[in-house]
This record gives sequence, C-alpha cells and structure tokens, in this order.
Amino acid sequence: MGKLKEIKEIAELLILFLFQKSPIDDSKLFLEKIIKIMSKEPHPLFERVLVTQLWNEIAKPPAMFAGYSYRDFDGSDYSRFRLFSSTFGMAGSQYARSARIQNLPSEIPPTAETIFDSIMERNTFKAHPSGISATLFYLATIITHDLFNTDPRDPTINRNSSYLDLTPLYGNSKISAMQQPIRTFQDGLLKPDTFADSRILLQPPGVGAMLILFSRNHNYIAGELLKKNPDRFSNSDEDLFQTARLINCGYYLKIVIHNYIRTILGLDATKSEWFLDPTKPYNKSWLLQEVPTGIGNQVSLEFNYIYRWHPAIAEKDVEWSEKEFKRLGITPESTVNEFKEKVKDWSTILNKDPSKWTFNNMIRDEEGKFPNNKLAEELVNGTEKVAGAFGANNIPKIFRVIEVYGIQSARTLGLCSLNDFRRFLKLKPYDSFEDMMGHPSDLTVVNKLKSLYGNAIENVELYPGLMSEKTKPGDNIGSMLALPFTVSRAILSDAVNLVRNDRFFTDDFNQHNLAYWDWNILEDQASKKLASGGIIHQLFLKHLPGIYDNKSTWTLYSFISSSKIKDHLKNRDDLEGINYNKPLD
Ligand code: HEM
Ligand SMILES: [Ca+2]
Repeated sequence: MGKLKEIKEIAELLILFLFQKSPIDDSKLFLEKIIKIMSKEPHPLFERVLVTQLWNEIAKPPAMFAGYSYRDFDGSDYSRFRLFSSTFGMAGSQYARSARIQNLPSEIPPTAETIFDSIMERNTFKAHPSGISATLFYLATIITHDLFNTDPRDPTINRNSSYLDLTPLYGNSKISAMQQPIRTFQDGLLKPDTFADSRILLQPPGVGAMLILFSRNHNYIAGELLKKNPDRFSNSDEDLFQTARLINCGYYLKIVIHNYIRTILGLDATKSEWFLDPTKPYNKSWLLQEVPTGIGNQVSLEFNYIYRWHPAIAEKDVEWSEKEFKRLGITPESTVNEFKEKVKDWSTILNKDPSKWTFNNMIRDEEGKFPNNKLAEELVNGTEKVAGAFGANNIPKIFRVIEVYGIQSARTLGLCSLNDFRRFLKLKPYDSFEDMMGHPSDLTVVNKLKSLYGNAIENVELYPGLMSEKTKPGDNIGSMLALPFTVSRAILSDAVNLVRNDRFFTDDFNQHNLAYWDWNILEDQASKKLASGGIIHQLFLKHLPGIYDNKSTWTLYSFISSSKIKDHLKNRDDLEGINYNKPLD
C-alpha cells in the first residue's frame, strides 16, 4: 500500500471514531484495516482509541437483563438499572423534589383560605378558549390518579407508582386490598368492568366510564392472547394477566402520545401526522450525547401541584361534584380534618369487592357488566361539555377545602416559590406582578396578588402562582390547551421523563415481551385514515359496540368539544368522508 493511501485511510478511520458516524458499514472492513496498520507500526494513540471504542460499547453497569418482563404491581423494578434502583418510583416512596429553594419569602403569607377566596375561587364559569372537551380531562384524571396518591397521614409519601402503568385499574400493590379483588385468577382476566382505585368513584362518571374501557380492553387482550397462543397460555393465569397488562399499558401510552399530547399541542388542527415521541432511542453521535432510556422515574412534589387542573372542570361536572360532596357531607366551608374524615367514612363502608362497586347509579347486569349505552352516554356527553379555562379565579368553589389542604400541605413540606421553579426550568423569573399576569394585565388580579404577597414577586408561592399566572393563547398551534405559562412548560418535561424512563415503554417494549401482539387488531381502516394517528376511538368502537360511527368526529376527535370541532378542523381538507353525527342520538 502506498504511503499516501495509508495516510488517507488512517484519516478516514480517525474521522470515523472521533465523529462516531453511525451506523458503521462493516462491509468496508474498517476494523481489519486498523489491525493491519497496527501490525505494521503499532501506535499507542490508535491502540487507545480502539480499546476505548470497544470498551465503550458495553454498558456498565449492565443495563438490561434477561427475563423480568412483567410490571410489578407496586411499580418496583421499572428501571433498567435493576441492580441499583429497583425501588425507584415504587409505590410508597417519597416524592422527589425538583427545584432548589433560592429565595425565601420576605414575609409570612396570608392563610390558605384567604388566598383561595381572593385569587383562586371561580366566580363565573369561563369556557376554555380552544373548546377542549371534558373528555380530555377524563383521561387527564386517569393519568393523575395513576401518578399521584398522596398518603393523608404523611404528605411526603406517594402511594402510587411514578409511571404510566394504569395503577387506577390494576392497583398499587401486590398484597394490599387494592390488588387481589380485581382478578378472577383464571385466564388472566379481570373481573367484569372492574377497577382498583375507589377514588375514581368520586370523579365525574366519564372518568369511570373511560377506565372501564381499559378494563374491558385488558380482558379482550387476554382472550385474544389465549386464542392465538394456546400452547403458551393455557393454564397460565399469571403469564396471561401480566402480558395483557403490558399490552394494555401500550394502548394507554399510544393514546397519550397520539391523542392526548397531540390535542394538547393542537396538532390535529393541522395536516401533520408528526407526534412527540419520548420513547425513541437517541444514541451518542458527533456533538450530541446519548439520551438514556428506562433509567427509572420518581415523580416530584412540584409535578403533583403542576398537574392539579381543577380550573378545567366543566360546569356540569362541577354540579355533579357538588351533589356528590353534599352526599358525603363536604361543603366549601368544611375544614381539612372534616374533609379527610368524611372521605374516610365513605371509604370504610365501600364494598371490599370492587367488582360490586357502582357509580352514577348504574346497575350491573347478570354478568357484572355496566350497560354500554350508559357508559357511552358519559363519554359522549363529555365531548359535548366544554372544559373550563385556566387562569386566576377559575377553580370551582366546591374545591375550596381541597385547595386549602393543598396550599397548607405545600407550606408544611416547604415547596419552592413560583420564581424559583421558573429558575429551575431555566425560564426568566417574573420581575413584576404585571409581568406574571401578562399584557394587558388584569389589574384586579395584579392588585390582589400584590396585597397577598407584600408587593414582592419573589414571595409568590408555587401553587397559587401556577393557578393565577398568565395563560398561553388558545386556538393556537403549539398551545391548544392554553395552560398557564409555567405549567405548560413543566408538564412536557415531566411527561417525557415519565415515559422515557420506564423500561417497559422503551428497552423492554418489544414484540417478544408482548407475545407478538398484533397492534392492528382493533384497527378499523376507515377510521384509521381519518384519525391522524389517534387510537382512542378503537376502544370506543370495540368496547362499546354499535354505538359510535367510525367516521364521526365524536369518535375520532372526542377531546375537542362538539360545538368547536368544525372550526378546529377547518384547515383539514384531507378528512374526506368525516361526519359530525352524534352517537346515541
Ligand atoms: C370533578 C373533578 C375532580 C374532582 C372531584 C377532584 C377531586 C380531588 C380531590 C378530592 C383531591 C384531594 C385528594 C387528597 O389529597 O386527598 C384532588 C387532588 C388532586 N387533583 Fe383533583 N379532582 C377533579 C379533577 C381533577 C383534574 C381534571 C385533574 C388534572 C388532570 C386533577 C388533579 C389532581 C391532582 C394532581 C391532585 C393531587 C393528588 C394527590 O396528591 O394525591 N383533579 N382532586
Ligand atoms: Ca402509576
């Protein structure tokens, strides 16, 4: 080989190593070339680069293991670093803390009641500016009940797993009363129309109706798995149950990515099928670091407050909550202790068998199932109900005691201020109350805030701040949910971490662990074309048969209210054949 050619080759190899161009085309025999060069004239630097490269390829400590492909009920062992952090994000762990406290308030804030009455209480209902429906918030409520379940005896403890693993359906522990009564222990099935978390019974019935769809989906998946793989699954309730759960969580994840986040960002108003995918592998390359996956997640206290979206509750759902709270003996004037006692009283008389629970006065049939049309009614009505707008003075009065409890609890635990949280997110801290409220500012709110917080912007507490700061524009691609500014930024970071750090959604989300599940099994070709990649309609069509029209916006775009949907889709000339027919009409 001529000297020039050799130098060229060495340069090529160095570029390959230094810039980590991948994938490497091994048919070019690069490795062999290095060995040839070294055999002629060993060079310590080259040798080092070669050994470093080979060494780097294997993760240390080992990141994945053979087997262990089931989700544990309490969320333990969800990190691929199983050797070190099997309790990462497990139910019963302490909340994480995200932000440092840098500025302590210069004076003691007024009582939580004063704060609520001044800047949080809803006086008149304001419709959501983009016409987001209550149905979107039914899913949001399942998500928050999946992630958060603060222990009333110790607010540092979260009784749920810090992952999207359908805890409200499957329960939060192997041994607790919550887990066992939901299963039949035959053929991997859940008891008919059953879920584990009794808190869902106190939510608007649309939330329970949506959770029942996931319960039915589990049983459908288990049935199909057994039919298709009798050799593996006959006489193996546990394998069947666990595999069905993994797949059901896969549907849930896909709904979150393709329906929920796409609606939140307003992508369905465009023709784009792009979606934010937190699960993709991103390996190390020239200038970019690897973005790890499956390393485990523990939700933070700040995230808990960021996700309290009580301003969004639709008018009719507030009426429903008022009746429900009255039945329990809770009023806006109840004290926090009274509230806790009433909820406890209610839960002690609940049937120990969740397959006997009912909500919204629905009656189970002889198989134990709720009537399809009653479940559908709640979801359809949810699409008719316009959610509430975010921003100051938008929380229904019936939530007073809950919010007072929340504010007091945040103080006991020492949550950071609104501005310290913005610093943590690398957002510009607000320099004045006018800055916090935006332009033009609502001067009434500005003045109320000034008087509550001693005219010092650094004193504004995180939660009351999040609930009253300026909101992003509605009817706008990128910010369709019109969230408060700081909330909108934080929620995406938390969502991405939550999903990406769960090994069952990333490193272990593969067809082997999912028994070669056919993801097209629920698919309906006509609706597939019209849904912009969304999939929640598949659950409506499959588990509430004969009720939904597969080309109706009520089915395909249920997260936008029916009064707004035509306007929302006005730029979608690609949706040929879509209709606006209301189900059950
Ligand atoms: C009518 C509808 C709703 C009702 C009746 C309701 C009721 C409640 C109650 C009673 C609590 C206090 C729980 C406790 O600490 O004991 C609470 C907390 C909370 N709510 Fe809501 N809520 C509703 C809607 C929502 C929505 C739409 C979201 C967000 C998507 C949400 C997110 C939260 C969060 C994150 C907490 C803190 C949970 C915890 O720390 O365990 N809620 N809600
Ligand atoms: Ca969970």
